Amino acid sequence: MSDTKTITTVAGLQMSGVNLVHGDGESTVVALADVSLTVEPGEFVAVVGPSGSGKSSLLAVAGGLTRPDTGRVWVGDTDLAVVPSRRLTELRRTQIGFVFQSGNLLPALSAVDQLRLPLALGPVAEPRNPMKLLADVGMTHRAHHRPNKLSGGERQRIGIARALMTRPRLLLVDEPTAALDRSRSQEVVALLAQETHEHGVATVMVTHDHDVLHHCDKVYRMMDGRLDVAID
Ligand SMILES: Nc1ncnc2c1ncn2[C@@H]1O[C@H](COP(=O)(O)OP(=O)(O)OP(=O)(O)O)[C@@H](O)[C@H]1O
Repeated sequence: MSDTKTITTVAGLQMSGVNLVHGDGESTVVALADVSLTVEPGEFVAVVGPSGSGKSSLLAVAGGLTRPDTGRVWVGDTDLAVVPSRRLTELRRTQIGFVFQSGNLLPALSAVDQLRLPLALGPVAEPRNPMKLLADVGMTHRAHHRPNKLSGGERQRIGIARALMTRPRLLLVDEPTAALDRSRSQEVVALLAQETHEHGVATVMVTHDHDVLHHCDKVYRMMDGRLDVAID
């Protein structure tokens, strides 16, 4: 018997031959067509493409919110196609972070309490420290402010920090700069790049904003459900 160990590296996200069709009968739409994508830990990937090309569908499948019709999706070493639904819920809570267009913060909670929220929903192995993470995203001075006292860029920083509290393996980011001006957009995407690289997260960001793509390690383009490398 050989004593050579097989070393396998586990990607943050691996999608292979994924197909997804919406609707049925005559009104079907191909949202994802044979999509394969690997995002390594610490890699920041952008997906651009016209409206309706399948970008949101890609995030929904990667995040275990929508099951593909065919193809495989792994988050770390977990195969989303076979994982029981209870474990999938757990995986989404602890290993996948979601960042939405405008932060999606709860109006009644202060900034620091928004960060504590993921820890209140169930056990987390090695959570980040909320006050330290607030400092990392440059928001210590707003710790006790509610969302209505924060700017759009500040809300987005809190949304990013909240998504990182559980040290997710995969971060899925949907149009993070949609509500921001040019310079706030640069700051927010630079923050995503920094967190991705420093904490070894695999990050997928859907965006229409071509001015922020220089922060990304790889850019993919979606067109009619197909995914191609646009810029390496
Ligand atoms: N639940 C659904 N039922 C039927 N068709 C859908 C559904 N969700 C999306 N689609 C269709 O699937 C295709 C891909 O949609 P998707 O939302 O993934 O595109 P997108 O690139 O994210 O668009 P946008 O940039 O406008 O958000 C579109 O043609 C859309 O109309």
